[in-house]
Amino acid sequence: MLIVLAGTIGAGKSSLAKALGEHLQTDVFYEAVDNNPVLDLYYQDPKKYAFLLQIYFLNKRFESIKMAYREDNNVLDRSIFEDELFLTLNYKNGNVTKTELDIYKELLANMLEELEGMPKKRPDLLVYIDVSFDTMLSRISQRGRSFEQIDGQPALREYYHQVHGEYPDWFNQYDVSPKLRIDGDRIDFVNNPEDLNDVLSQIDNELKKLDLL
Ligand SMILES: Nc1ncnc2c1ncn2[C@@H]1O[C@H](COP(=O)(O)OP(=O)(O)OP(=O)(O)O)[C@@H](O)[C@H]1O
Ligand SMILES: Nc1nc(=O)c2ncn([C@H]3C[C@H](O)[C@@H](CO)O3)c2[nH]1
Repeated sequence: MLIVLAGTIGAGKSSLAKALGEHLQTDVFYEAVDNNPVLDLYYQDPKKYAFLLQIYFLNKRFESIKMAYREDNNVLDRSIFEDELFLTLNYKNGNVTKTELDIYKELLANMLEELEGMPKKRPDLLVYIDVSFDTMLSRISQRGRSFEQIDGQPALREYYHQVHGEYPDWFNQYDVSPKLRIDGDRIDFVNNPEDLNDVLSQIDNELKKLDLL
């Protein structure tokens, strides 16, 4: 089966993807963050680097998807279906032009069309980790990537607020595959083994309902 994780920045996607991969004995495809040559530049100067970052992520995401969709069992850390959310926000904030927006959308549509020709066409399940804005901020701070920290940067805090605010509607309208919402505020699947078992059971139950386990 192919499971994709979704959720705002710092929601816990990578952490849950790792645990889920171990639980289901599958490979995990992580988001391209560690060797990303554009991400820190984007946080320093979103106007200059927004379009390049969107293209970078889209390309890396598509690369992972192509590999993951060829295998039977995989977990993907963040879905390609969230990329447009970031793009649209960048457009609203004046960081990408209308021409860039249109070119990107066309490219994304082309790529999604390619997926229709692959052995597996879409995820079997999307797992959305829902967290409050306060939790999002505290997780970003706890993880400590320097360029993501908001100290003395009200504009970055506002950007996070916007990203967080877009997710509920995004999740409601998502209809590409079955979907499951996890309460990432209440459930500490990182530090509490009982909570982790609780999340894994919720996902197992969903997979059983879908005849995938
Ligand atoms: N449910 C949870 N309970 C407690 N801590 C958590 C939980 N989920 C994640 N964390 C912690 O929050 C931080 C961010 O988690 P993680 O990197 O998994 O988020 P992410 O959704 O992959 O973020 P990004 O979108 O930036 O890639 C990490 O320090 C992680 O240990
Ligand atoms: N602008 C922008 N567009 C994307 O498509 C996108 N995907 C991820 N990210 C940022 C969020 C985290 O800082 C970090 C890890 O998720 O990368 C993105 N940022």
